[in-house]
Amino acid sequence: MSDETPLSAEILRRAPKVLLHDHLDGGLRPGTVAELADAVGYRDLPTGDPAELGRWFRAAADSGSLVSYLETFAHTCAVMQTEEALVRVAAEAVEDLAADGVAYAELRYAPELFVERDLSLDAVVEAVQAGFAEGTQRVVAAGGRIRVATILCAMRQHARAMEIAELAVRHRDAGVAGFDIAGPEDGFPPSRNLDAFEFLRRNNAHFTIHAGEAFGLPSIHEAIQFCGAERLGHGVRIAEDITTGPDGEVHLGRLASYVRDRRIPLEICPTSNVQTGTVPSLSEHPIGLLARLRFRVTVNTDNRLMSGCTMTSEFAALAGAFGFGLDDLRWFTINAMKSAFLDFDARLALIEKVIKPGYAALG
Ligand SMILES: O=c1[nH]cnc2c1ncn2[C@H]1C[C@H](O)[C@@H](CO)O1
Ligand SMILES: [Zn+2]
Repeated sequence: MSDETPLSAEILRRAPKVLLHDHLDGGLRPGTVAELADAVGYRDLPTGDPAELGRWFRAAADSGSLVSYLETFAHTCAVMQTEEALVRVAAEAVEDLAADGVAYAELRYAPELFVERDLSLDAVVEAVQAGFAEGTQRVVAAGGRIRVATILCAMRQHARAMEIAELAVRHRDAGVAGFDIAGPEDGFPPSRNLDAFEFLRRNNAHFTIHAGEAFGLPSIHEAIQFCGAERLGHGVRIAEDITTGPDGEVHLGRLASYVRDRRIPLEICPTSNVQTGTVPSLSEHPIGLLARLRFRVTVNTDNRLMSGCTMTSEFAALAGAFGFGLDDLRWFTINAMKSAFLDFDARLALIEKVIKPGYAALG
């Protein structure tokens, strides 16, 4: 799978990248968490030192379970309860992604987590959109380029999916490109939210579903066949429907075949999967198998703060573990761009005018 170009960190950083699965509340700069905590009087951070805080998030998220991994978000959400905080966090996320060589990103968050003080759901969305616009302007002013879109999540353990789906549709012309459900997967099947998914489909709206991370094939099956998900958040446990015989012959079960035949994008987040215990180690991650079988694989960060990663570091780690070369990384990137919740013309333009020339310039 590898080609001839040696993959230095700088080449990987410069390579145009597309990020479909990145949580806004999982990507704050540690220094920003500390400063915002001071500003809003939040006293429960484990430490106020940014470097230590960054290490703490990473270590606490290395928990082996999704539920424990998710506990760390209490700290980031606690400091994101004001308009100013949301604008700042959103603008910095855009700057950080652009600096990482991300050409197009879909950032997601759950508005319902930011209404503990006095913000309404609509005010949360407006603040984050203002932050994305500000961040994009700063990137352009500094000579860079990036395009971002928003995905609104509903939390599986709450019962607000319909409300959030309506919110997503209400703000679709202001940059909200889609919807997702996130949070604990085991015990909260996606079919609990059928009304929301029906509403979205009736409104020609895009949605992905976190599925096949902390729960296996039934969750993926429901997400696709009951709910109509266009993409799978993680989806990595589709590998449980693939068997390899003693002679190396690979057999796909009906669900795995369906996912591959329909080119359903898998938003794979390698480091996050190791931290939540979804896979035992990076080298044992099914991404190698899934890429070899030509599933529609995309590479993502999930939570840059908790996972201590960037798109560049995920690409580097995968290149090291699986021998992926620039051709493979370009393939992941084009897969992601094809799968974006963006109109067809815009996807095509980014592939032809940014991604392909960007990779050609590296070789
Ligand atoms: O990998 C994940 N699986 C399920 N839920 C997640 C994951 N990463 C972050 N979340 C949750 C925690 C955030 O507060 C929420 C919205 O971004 O989504
Ligand atoms: Zn996620």
